[in-house]
Amino acid sequence: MKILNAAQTREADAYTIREEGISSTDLMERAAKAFTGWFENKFQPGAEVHIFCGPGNNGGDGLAVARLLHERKYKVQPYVVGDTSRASDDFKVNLKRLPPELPPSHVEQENALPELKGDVLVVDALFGTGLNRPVTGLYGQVIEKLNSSGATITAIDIPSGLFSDSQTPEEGAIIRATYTVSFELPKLAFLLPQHERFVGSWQVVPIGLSQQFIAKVKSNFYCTRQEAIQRLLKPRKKFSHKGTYGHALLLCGSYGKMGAAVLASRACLRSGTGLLTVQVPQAGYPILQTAVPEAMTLTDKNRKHLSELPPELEKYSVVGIGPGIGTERVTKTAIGQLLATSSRPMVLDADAINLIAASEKLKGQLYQKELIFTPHPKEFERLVGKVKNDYDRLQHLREFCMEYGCYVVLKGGHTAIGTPEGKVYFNTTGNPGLATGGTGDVLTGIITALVGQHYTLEEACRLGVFIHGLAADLALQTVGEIGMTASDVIDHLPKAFLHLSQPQR
Ligand SMILES: NC(=O)C1=CN([C@@H]2O[C@H](COP(=O)(O)OP(=O)(O)OC[C@H]3O[C@@H](n4cnc5c(N)ncnc54)[C@H](O)[C@@H]3O)[C@@H](O)[C@H]2O)[C@@H](O)CC1
Ligand SMILES: [K+]
Repeated sequence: MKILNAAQTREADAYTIREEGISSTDLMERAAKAFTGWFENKFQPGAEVHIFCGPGNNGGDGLAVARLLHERKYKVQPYVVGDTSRASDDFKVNLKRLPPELPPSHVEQENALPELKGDVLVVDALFGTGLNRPVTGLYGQVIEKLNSSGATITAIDIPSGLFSDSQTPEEGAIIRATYTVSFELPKLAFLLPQHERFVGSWQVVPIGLSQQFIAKVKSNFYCTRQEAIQRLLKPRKKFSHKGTYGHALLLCGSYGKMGAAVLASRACLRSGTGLLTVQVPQAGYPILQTAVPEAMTLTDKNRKHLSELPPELEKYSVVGIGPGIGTERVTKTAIGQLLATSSRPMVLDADAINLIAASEKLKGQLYQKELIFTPHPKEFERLVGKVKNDYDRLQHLREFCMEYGCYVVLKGGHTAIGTPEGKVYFNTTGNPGLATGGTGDVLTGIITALVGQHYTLEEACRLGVFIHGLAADLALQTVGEIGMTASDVIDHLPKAFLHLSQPQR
């Protein structure tokens, strides 16, 4: 699913209106109906709903929603905030359409606002994608008052005051919504962790915007949907054998962190690798052989740390390196040798990233290779330097991928996958249960297995991240978020693959 910026969203609205030969008021009515449909599923009729409308089309939506919810027996109170003498045409049309028994309250100063109780519902229709400056003055005061009321706030399209595709200036007030119901496509702002407290839980409702326009318009940002992932999944062939599905090599573990090697190995095997060889320091030999009998185990000459590469590196289809390896000098040397000698695609995680980040020499060896990095935000900052905010992080992500021609899987609530073309794919599966040690090792194992099975690097990243999150979502149903461990995620990988390979209703 493509993510459009505010200007492109306006163009999509205008294109749809032209193409379908409808009026903009008709499109607004569709949007209001879509929102109302969502609202009815969430909240019972009879509830007290206070709807705050600004001067633009977002306010117009709010007025249309007020009328529709009133028809559906909610106790509605619309408010028109500020000077609306220059309000948009569709706002004015919908103001006139309010039935006589539903007169709006005019809020021209802050003290004209009623005291709202915490148990009422608020609909925020002050500003949408037409916001062009930070919200201050009366609108800012209204936003602050709504935020401190304790009421459940549902934002129409986007929380008022939040810029949809760029950093919101600090001085601007922003609605803190419990729910945000957006039209057709998500906004970039929803996918960034810094906005969680404003956006709350977000959903998208379709309003029939032109798919032709959306397909044509250029964007660097995408949200991954299940249908797209299902199309990537390759079924197994009847006459295939273990050689068909790649021979993965994992270089993982150190003394005290052999669990990382076990987790990555088990995840790799549960993600369909044909063969798996794991190289661990000597101390890990009995652990690996016992915990993961399906894997072949090689041992390093060093007892505690990785210090050398296995012979015949080229016989492996992919190399995954990093989980639990530590940052010893000998390990750094081995990574340098790997980058210098292997022509195979590589998945680099954890301390492999930290070692590379700390060495200009290793960084210089990254060019002209097939590489996937899987950092969490702190590891990413070690690679690219301190970032100012989430937009800045995205910009660094794109620049790093374009510079080195690599993929970066930047882990988070909506994991962002950067590509060498400067595109970013946001993932849509997963839950906070994943915020526990070892789940990153699992992801490395999954992506390594997929690259070995001849998925392109981009496919392996997108499918890998999606399936990792999906396994966690399936685990959620039995173990919940708090009790979830990395092993639970591995245990649910088969179900997740099964789920993806079955046609969805
Ligand atoms: N264009 C269309 O056909 C549709 C638009 N829709 C709704 O329309 C919204 C976009 O509407 P608009 O483009 O009219 O924009 P908004 O409703 O977001 O508001 C724009 C108005 O607010 C003023 N404004 C902007 N920032 C301000 C600030 N910080 N303080 C005070 N005033 C400020 C602008 O000067 C303008 O008058 C969408 O978010 C969506 O809710 C939907 O009805 C779907 C169809
Ligand atoms: K809004």
